[in-house]
Amino acid sequence: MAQNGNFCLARSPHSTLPLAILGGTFNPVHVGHLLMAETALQQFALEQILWVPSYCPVYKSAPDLLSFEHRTEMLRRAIASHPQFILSTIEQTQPHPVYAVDTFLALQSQYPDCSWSWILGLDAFRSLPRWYHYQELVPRCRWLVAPRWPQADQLEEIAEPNVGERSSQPHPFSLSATCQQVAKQLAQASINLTWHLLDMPRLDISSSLIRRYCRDRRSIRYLVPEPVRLYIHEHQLYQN
Ligand SMILES: Nc1ncnc2c1ncn2[C@@H]1O[C@H](COP(=O)(O)OP(=O)(O)OP(=O)(O)O)[C@@H](O)[C@H]1O
Ligand SMILES: O=C(O)c1ccc[n+]([C@@H]2O[C@H](COP(=O)([O-])O)[C@@H](O)[C@H]2O)c1
Repeated sequence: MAQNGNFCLARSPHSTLPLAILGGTFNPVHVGHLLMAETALQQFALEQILWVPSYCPVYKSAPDLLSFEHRTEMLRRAIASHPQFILSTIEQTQPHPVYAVDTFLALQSQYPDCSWSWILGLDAFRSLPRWYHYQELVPRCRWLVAPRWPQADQLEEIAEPNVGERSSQPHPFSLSATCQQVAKQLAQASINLTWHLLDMPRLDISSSLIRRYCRDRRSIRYLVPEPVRLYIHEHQLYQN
């Protein structure tokens, strides 16, 4: 296990190209996603980030899941101005159901001679020991974890009295202790996990929140990139 908060880790001239995957449902993409990608890019001197929208997420049920086309189009517009952000629609062409390990192996053959990181939020990281064939995936990537407040129903599970980074809250918890628990769980299965915390503020923003604001006819300006807000408005998305 490794952890540090260094910025721009030096790259030797002989090292492989450092790429990262940021997978998600992106229903819709929001500024939390963009901040985690930008932080990872800078903190770990990544060459590019591949944004990989899930075609049909089997592990996530959202009654208001938009079509792949809508979610991908919003993502395309959100990252268009960033030269190091690349959209990959690879999951559209893979046999179903698509799991992260399949996506990773497909991308690895598409981009040979690269070193790989996977960017994800703390909630997704905590579920890593339950991912399909995680034994094959975990050791092949470096895991870059964006801090995120746990959902109310998860607080009891991970609360650590006396460790509080948010001590005024009823269930304080430590980000790094939570990550270490995941590493420990995987170590028990003899799986080596390399993880780092992203050095960014926690943004209490989620796609569910954006969808709720749209349903409630509240403004989503500054919560999503402007082209995404305009696209949602133009197509009257998430209204019901
Ligand atoms: N505000 C955030 N802070 C840190 N990580 C985030 C944040 N929002 C999303 N992520 C992470 O980005 C990845 C893709 O997330 P996803 O597209 O499912 O968005 P979401 O906001 O979690 O969606 P939903 O609210 O519908 O569950 C996941 O690893 C998730 O943990
Ligand atoms: O492969 C799995 O079993 C698996 C289970 C849960 C999540 N994932 C991956 O986690 C990423 C974020 O997923 P989500 O549900 O937060 O949108 C996405 O790239 C998924 O492929 C993968």
